[in-house]
Amino acid sequence: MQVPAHEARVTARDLACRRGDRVLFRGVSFALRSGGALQITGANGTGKSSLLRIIAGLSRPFGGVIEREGGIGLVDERPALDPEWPLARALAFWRAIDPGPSPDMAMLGLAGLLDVPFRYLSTGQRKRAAMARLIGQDAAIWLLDEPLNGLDTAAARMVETLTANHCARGGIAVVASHQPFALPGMTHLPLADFAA
Ligand SMILES: Nc1ncnc2c1ncn2[C@@H]1O[C@H](COP(=O)(O)OP(=O)(O)OP(=O)(O)O)[C@@H](O)[C@H]1O
Repeated sequence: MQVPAHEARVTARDLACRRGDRVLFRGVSFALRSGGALQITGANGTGKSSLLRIIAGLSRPFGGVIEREGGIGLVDERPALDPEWPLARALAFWRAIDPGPSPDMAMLGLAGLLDVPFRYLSTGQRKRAAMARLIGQDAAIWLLDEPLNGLDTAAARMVETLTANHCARGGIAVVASHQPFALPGMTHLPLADFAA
């Protein structure tokens, strides 16, 4: 990881978010240190993805402050993998740039799909591929937007285990999902409680 895992942190103070002409939430604060995990929960449209984008530094908060130490790895519905390229080539593009370890393609259930164009992959297979890219990034801070969507039961357990292992190594995980996500010691932020 670019920042030693033990130095990773995410601190949010009094965050507010506006989308268009609507303020979605106000007063969101939390602090995550190395090994910490947080699940952002809430119904559709409460602003879970918007909060992840603020944490990632992709959107500016309407109010409050977000501070980060450590690289960001964001997995959302837009995996930055070329849809026209076979999976192996699409991942190799990032392998040439990313500093982390080669992902275990067999464990991810991707070993038999390396010659398949990314656009032909199923929803769950795309999610697995996004996890492969995330592992290669070696980012201290994982931001996972609905990471279990489209995954079968075994793959969902695998993603939970990968995330638990990341935190056990000193990384941080923030999961935005309305589905249960099993991770020991995870804290929860019910975003509806902060609706503006
Ligand atoms: N660029 C934008 N301009 C205006 N409104 C937006 C924009 N992006 C998102 N919104 C609105 O902000 C609200 C929150 O969206 P967001 O995707 O953060 O919610 P969410 O809690 O992640 O929802 P879901 O569970 O459906 O993924 C929604 O009502 C959405 O329509």
